[in-house]
Amino acid sequence: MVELGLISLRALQLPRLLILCFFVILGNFHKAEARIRHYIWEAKYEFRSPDCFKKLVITINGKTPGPSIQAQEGDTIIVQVNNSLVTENLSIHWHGIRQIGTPWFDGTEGVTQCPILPGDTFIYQFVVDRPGTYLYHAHYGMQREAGLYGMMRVAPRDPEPFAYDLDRSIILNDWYHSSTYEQAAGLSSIPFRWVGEPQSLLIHGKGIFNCSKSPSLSTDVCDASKCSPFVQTVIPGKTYRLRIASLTALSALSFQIEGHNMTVVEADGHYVEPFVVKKLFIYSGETYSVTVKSDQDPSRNYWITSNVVSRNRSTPAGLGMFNYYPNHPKRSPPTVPPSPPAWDDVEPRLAQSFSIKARQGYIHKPPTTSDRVIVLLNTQNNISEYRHWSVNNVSFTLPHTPYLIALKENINGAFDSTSPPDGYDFANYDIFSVASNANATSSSGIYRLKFNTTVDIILQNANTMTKTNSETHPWHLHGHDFWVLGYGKGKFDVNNDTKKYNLENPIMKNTVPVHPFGWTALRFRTDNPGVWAFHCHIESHFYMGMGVVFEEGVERVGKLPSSIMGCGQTRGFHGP
Ligand SMILES: O=C1O[C@H]([C@@H](O)CO)C(O)=C1O
Repeated sequence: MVELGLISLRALQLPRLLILCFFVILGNFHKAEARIRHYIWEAKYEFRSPDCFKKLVITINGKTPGPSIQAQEGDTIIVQVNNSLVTENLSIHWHGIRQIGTPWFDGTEGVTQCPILPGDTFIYQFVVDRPGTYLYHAHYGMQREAGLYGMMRVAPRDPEPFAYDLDRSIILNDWYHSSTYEQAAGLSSIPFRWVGEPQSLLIHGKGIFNCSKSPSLSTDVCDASKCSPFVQTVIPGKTYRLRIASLTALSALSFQIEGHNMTVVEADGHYVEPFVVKKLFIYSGETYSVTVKSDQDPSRNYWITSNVVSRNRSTPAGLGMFNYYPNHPKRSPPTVPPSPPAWDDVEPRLAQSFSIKARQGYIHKPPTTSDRVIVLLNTQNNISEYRHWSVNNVSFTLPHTPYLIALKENINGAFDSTSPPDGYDFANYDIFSVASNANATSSSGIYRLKFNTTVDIILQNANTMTKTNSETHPWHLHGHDFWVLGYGKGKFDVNNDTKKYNLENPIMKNTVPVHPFGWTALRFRTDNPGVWAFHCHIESHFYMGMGVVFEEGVERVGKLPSSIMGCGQTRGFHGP
């Protein structure tokens, strides 16, 4: 057809301009169709100084944060990953993408695929079926912390329900100067060596570590001229959509732009009934869109800050510049950076959690009842003198043969066959005290969920092994969005707390915090055949066992690609 059209146009000898117009129209017509977006990425270690301190980081095509993926709802994303890490395995998780029909490309090493070996190439291919703000990051060991992460923006086919002039992305992170290897080895040592608080906070890959405070470091290692704060330049009078995401290793954060309100409009790819904040609390694995008007005094710049909350912070604030054009981007604001919220005040954080509701006109109603309730008690434990985190007293360990392959191909003995329990000893366990017996067991057992049913998860927080201490844990579910039915303080009460569930307009998310000494209730449908991780997004906590795995409808999963195989009992396995 196109060729015929071309011939006839030529035959008519229409001017070139007309032919060009024809192709522009044709091009626009094609834009409405789903597209295939192809990326070729090389992951490798390079020396970088994101906060002035030089260390080895993992870059993608020379960048950390890596390149942004920008697509439209319904597009197919193909990413060819070349692992040039030389001595290290790799896998990349597409955080928030449900992988409907492609559970093998979720990128979770040990769950959905074997690792990508050094020198190997792996091709991920999946559909971005929903608009919104998503992330990608390494999902092998504690590799995410080395800097392999980036953003995915998926534009909708329909107009957005809010207006803005410009769209910008900001990924927040915390940053350690020790390597992921040192950290991982410390966590699995006797005596236990905790990773400690991060050395700095990064705003979209930029932070400032004060080299003069560590005079023993040579200028080759720490050089104040090698880093600069993040700058967001804005044109006065415009409305900006800022996509703010957190991929911290440990820290819960409070984010603010001095003198500016932020209207929250999206969370984890779902439209939110708009609400205004001065400080946005954000936990690792969450994404938000806020709209901000550049309507303040345009003759100066303003501070952008991120601060640690929920831990007794020793990490200095992350500082950036909200730069009103045409002021110089490096001109410091005439003010001191705004003060952070009290680190140990849970109330404003709980209040924000309660404020998030699905936007009118975009409400997906949850089923009113569930078929199964699983309560997950979050505890810190000892197992043979090693420090762990557990749920229901079981600390999770990854098997060598990925679950998806083991289950789909009926490979026996690949993981522990006993499922972890659906609850804990409600009557006797005191969540407000250090456990009298902090011993736990470790297991690679998983939850087998009946396909096409409704499951409730109650995350129950508790005291850690330190007196009067309970931490915030952001839990992330792969392959699904869940409804957030409620949050509460203290011990979840099955008889009364369920009555307070929001069944009218709950937000759907893929990552949610359980607040200190509190509980969070979630509901989801087991409608995505596959094997899916659900875990604390704090890198060291998942490494120490704070996670579970759900299987649903694995018999409905299509033929597995051989590219995900090659490890454990899948070695040399080419399928039936
Ligand atoms: O796993 C952890 O260990 C430390 C602390 O409990 C012991 O040093 C901490 O804050 C964690 O989150």
